[in-house]
Amino acid sequence: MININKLNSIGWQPYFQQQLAIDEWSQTKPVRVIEQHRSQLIIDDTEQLLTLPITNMTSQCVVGDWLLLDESGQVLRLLERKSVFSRKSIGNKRDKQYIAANVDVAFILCSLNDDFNLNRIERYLALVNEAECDAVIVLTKADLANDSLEKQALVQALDPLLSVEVINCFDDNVKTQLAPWLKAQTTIAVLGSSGVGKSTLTNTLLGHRVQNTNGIREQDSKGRHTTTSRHLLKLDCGAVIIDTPGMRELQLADVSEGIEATFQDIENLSDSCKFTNCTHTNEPGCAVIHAIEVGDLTERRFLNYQKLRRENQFNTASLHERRAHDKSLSKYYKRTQNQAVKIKRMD
Ligand SMILES: Nc1nc2c(ncn2[C@@H]2O[C@H](COP(=O)(O)OP(=O)(O)OP(=O)(O)O)[C@@H](O)[C@H]2O)c(=O)[nH]1
Ligand SMILES: [Zn+2]
Repeated sequence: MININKLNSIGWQPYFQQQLAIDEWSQTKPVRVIEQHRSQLIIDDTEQLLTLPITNMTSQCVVGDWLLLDESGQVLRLLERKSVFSRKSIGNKRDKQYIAANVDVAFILCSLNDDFNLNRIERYLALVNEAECDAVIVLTKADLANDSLEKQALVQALDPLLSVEVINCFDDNVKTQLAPWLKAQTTIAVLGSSGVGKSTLTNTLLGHRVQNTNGIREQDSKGRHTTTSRHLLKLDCGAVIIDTPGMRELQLADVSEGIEATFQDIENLSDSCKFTNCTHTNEPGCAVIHAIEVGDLTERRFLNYQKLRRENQFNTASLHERRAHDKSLSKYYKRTQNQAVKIKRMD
């Protein structure tokens, strides 16, 4: 029988529970993917951590996913996701790469030193808004900066409703500061470029406990973690946290709604332009150009909006092209297979 309290401790929610039929409640076991490696998944069944080989059924799984297992431990299905983060695969691959699933709150980390970058924050926001998760901008390394408040104000100016926190990742006070989001059954993802303090923050939230993945490391065939792994860790407050590895490159794809939500101010201004197809370059009566001229909108934000839109359009088109190509290829295979069967029958 499923122990609901134990399931809750790894982020179970009514959204997943309602996907189970009554008899499944007694005959199956929901498990959560807590790490992914090249050939296997590490899952938490609330009692212990287990490994599952990656098969066709689980090839699209990502950390945070819920799987339903039968009594013999076979995968029955992947439960419908509440949210998922994905990006375009690195390099020339026309593919989507999942980052994490079933996230409720995303901490978007950006450091207050030389790496401070509003464009990058907007890029991450597009991803998080597309998944319809709550976003918290967490500005790290406050102890190394003497202009934290100015930078916090710059981020807040992106959106007056945005939550923006300034922290030192080593400081124990972060637990109190971030407490409003660290609720039981909540899954938090920690996102941000390499070196911004994701692991340091995670460790502070964990209370400097050694991350409880050592047992698994020994089972890893190479005896070490691959850099592609992502971890899901339980906090004392009942929230679970996903520490993603630093992303050198976050190419957006399939996030048009996320971009619209992130740049709602520009979208609204566009509605007031004199021409409905205004390109906001030199048209008379352009509300966007006017807003930049009077200082209501920064040119930086407008240029980044255009850049992210172009990038998203390009990558989304190439994903669709690939999907269409795969579809027509599979149709071709099916057709030739059917013909082969027919020819066989005629023999
Ligand atoms: N002074 C100071 N140093 C910090 C803070 N947060 C992180 N660091 C340091 O910054 C470096 C990078 O921190 P990590 O926590 O490893 O960064 P990360 O985001 O996990 O990096 P990746 O694992 O590459 O994705 C380490 O040397 C940390 O000690 C902070 O708030 N203040
Ligand atoms: Zn315009």
